[in-house]
Amino acid sequence: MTSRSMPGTDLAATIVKATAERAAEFERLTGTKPCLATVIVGDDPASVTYVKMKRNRCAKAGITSRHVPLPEETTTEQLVAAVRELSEDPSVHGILLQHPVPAHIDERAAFEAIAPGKDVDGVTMHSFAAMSFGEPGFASCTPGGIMRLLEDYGVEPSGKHAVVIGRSPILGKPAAMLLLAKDATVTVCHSRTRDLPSIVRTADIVVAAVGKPEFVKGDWIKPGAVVIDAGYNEGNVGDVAYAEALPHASLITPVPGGVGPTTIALLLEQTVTAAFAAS
Ligand SMILES: Nc1nc2c(c(=O)[nH]1)N[C@@H](CN(C=O)c1ccc(C(=O)N[C@@H](CCC(=O)O)C(=O)O)cc1)CN2
Repeated sequence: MTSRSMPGTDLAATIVKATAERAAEFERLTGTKPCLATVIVGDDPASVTYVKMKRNRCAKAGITSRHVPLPEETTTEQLVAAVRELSEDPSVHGILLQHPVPAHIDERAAFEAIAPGKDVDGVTMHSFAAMSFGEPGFASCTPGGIMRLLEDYGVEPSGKHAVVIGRSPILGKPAAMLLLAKDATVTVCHSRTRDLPSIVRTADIVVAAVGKPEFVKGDWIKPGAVVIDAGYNEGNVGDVAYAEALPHASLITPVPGGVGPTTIALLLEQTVTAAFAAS
């Protein structure tokens, strides 16, 4: 069996290039650039870095970003009001609220203040329902990027057993729904799952979205399985012990350079789609 690394960098570059062309076309037609509002609460260093990366990529693709940094002590009510204001502002086409927000804030309430047409990060219940029913809508960016990666590498989820490890609202759950919409048989595992290694050993497709460095061990991987590492732990370490898993997998995403770049590419793509839909 041949094992192959499955980088997302080329796919991301292709998506960003096409997105930049569509952004230029939008500007030609309307006289304005597509605009993404980036909201961050507090100064968590990883979040600050991710938002900077998103804003830099926006600038390179001809998308304006309007940055809304809010202090750590922001209340749920204040955050909801700020997001609502952006939802009602016709010059803003997409809204990104960086996760996580500080623990005292009701993150769900804040996400739900994003108008469905501006939910380019795919975090609202509306977007989740669309993903679940296979209807058009904005995908959660990491799961949406994972589906594009599978397609790009010719992996057909239909009839396969996909095991998603993690059930977070912006990663594990939507990834499970998108795989289900493609007719995979999906098992969602989490912290209370018993004998996780045995379940993972039955997977044709593994999506690791646990948030624990190198949590998934090489001998959990069925020979020939496709392994998607959606982890973004400190120091650019994924959720899968890559070197151990590589010989068992047919395809495996690296960290960095796997799922991360496609996450940001999708955010840009969906922002331009939202801008056209609003015009
Ligand atoms: N509102 C959201 N919050 C968060 C999301 C999200 O999709 N929406 N995802 C994660 C983190 N994240 C984006 O926010 C993210 C993490 C990592 C990368 C990435 O490209 N990483 C690079 C390596 C980093 C580097 O080069 O310094 C890689 O994997 O190659 C993109 C996005 C949490 N919050």
